[in-house]
Amino acid sequence: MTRDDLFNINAGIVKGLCEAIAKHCPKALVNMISNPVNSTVPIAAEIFKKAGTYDPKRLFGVTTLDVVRAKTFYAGKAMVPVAEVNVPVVGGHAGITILPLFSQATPKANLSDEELTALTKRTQDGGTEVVEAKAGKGSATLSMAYAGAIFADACLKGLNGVPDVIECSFVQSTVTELPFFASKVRLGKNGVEEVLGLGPLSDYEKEGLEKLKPELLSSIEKGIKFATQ
Ligand SMILES: NC(=O)c1ccc[n+]([C@@H]2O[C@H](COP(=O)([O-])OP(=O)(O)OC[C@H]3O[C@@H](n4cnc5c(N)ncnc54)[C@H](O)[C@@H]3O)[C@@H](O)[C@H]2O)c1
Ligand SMILES: O=C(O)C[C@H](O)C(=O)O
Repeated sequence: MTRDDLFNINAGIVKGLCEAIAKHCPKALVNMISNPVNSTVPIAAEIFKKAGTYDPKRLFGVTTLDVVRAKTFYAGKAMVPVAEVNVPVVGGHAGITILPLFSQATPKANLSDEELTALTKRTQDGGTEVVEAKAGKGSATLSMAYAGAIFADACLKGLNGVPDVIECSFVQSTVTELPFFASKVRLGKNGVEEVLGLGPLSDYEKEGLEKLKPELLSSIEKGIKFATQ
């Protein structure tokens, strides 16, 4: 089962939950974990628009697990402590739409193109690897809980006025021509304070970016169509 196979079940669940959020806690910061995130975030946006409560600063697709995976795999290859590693992951949360920017990874490591390609693929396939290993018994749970806690904590820090809280998230965006896109986001008292740009990309990452756009757009449009029909 892929994240897109989950659409038929989860689209309706997300719709119902978002209608309830709009009614009972319209000012909540919504951290959307349910898959396919590339579609469920646009669904949520449309449901909130219908209810007159949409605030793009308060709706987040949780892509932190992609960052956790990219950091972990990079640390292993670069032989550096994972706690010191930073890797932005942009795009979306499924297959090739997950684009780790290892050219911006810190600390710097001298990895070959082959190693970087393998790390990218491992990050993109990390969720599928777990889903297949669990053979119908669910998806990543502990690592998702960890990633969800990191992101929720970052949102709370932002709300509490802690400065310079930055995490990657799938949000309404003008970073590319796509209406939603994951990139680094500065979090603050209103949720999203600033959607940060991509920074300099390697040729391999530029190629990955162009490849992911049609797939990501089609998932976004699928979500919008479901919520507006
Ligand atoms: N964003 C990410 O990085 C990420 C990572 C892991 C899992 N996920 C997604 O998180 C979701 C949950 O995954 P899981 O492996 O924990 O699944 P799971 O099947 O173990 O758990 C789903 C839970 O949702 C409950 N549920 C079903 N219908 C509901 C409804 N209408 N209202 C409220 N609750 C309902 C079920 O009873 C069950 O407890 C999936 O969509 C999965 O793809 C996302
Ligand atoms: O891959 C999945 O379907 C589950 C989740 O999105 C994950 O990244 O582990």
